[in-house]
Amino acid sequence: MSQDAVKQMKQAVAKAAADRVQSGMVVGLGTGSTTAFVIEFLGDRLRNGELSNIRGVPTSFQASVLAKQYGIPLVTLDDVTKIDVAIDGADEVDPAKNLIKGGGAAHTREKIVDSLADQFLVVVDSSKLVERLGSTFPVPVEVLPLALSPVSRALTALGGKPELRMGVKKDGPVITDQGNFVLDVTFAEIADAAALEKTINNIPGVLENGLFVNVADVVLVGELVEGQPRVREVV
Ligand SMILES: O=C[C@H](O)[C@H](O)[C@H](O)COP(=O)(O)O
Repeated sequence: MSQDAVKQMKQAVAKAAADRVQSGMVVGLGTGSTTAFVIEFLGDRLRNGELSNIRGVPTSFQASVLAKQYGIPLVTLDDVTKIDVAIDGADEVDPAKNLIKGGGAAHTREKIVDSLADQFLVVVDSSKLVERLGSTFPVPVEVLPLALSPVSRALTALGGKPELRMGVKKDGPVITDQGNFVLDVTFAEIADAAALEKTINNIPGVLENGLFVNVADVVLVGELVEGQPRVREVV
């Protein structure tokens, strides 16, 4: 599929999600290329007066920068007791709306914000839909640097193949917004994603992993039908 086709799907689903936000809402702002469009469309709606008084809770440095660029006032988790809706992307979505996230190394903060929201709305293009989690994307695991070796061994003992994520345009490993490393862990098969999510998080030195089981409420999918962008909801 061409880059332009994927962009059209991402923009269509991002617009549909941004259109669901109402004035006065506290909105969790996800990370990635799809949510970048969501933030842009929210900014458009604020600017043209369709929307007012929203506040954003960013899930990453990227989300903060974009929100400031598009005029969305930001708050922290210390400032609000309620997030009305969180809008975030995903790297894989299974038929039960379970996810793998963290392709942008933001899954730790994303899981905090997305889990707190009254509604967690996922925005993906159709290439992200899979029958089984782990079939196209490894499980990202954020790890404290000092625990890299023992955590790698523990993940290998679980049947995974951990690989330290390396930077692009940077020598050395990717460093998360929290100052940690990311291991991308490939599993031959993930039979029980809920159990694996908990087991990985139980390894000392692991901050969070990218399996999001039973967190998503709504999944919107952007797709191209006969060349035209369309959005549907996973039911
Ligand atoms: O860490 C990054 C996030 O989990 C993203 O939401 C995920 O990687 C999807 O990003 P994109 O919309 O760019 O495919």
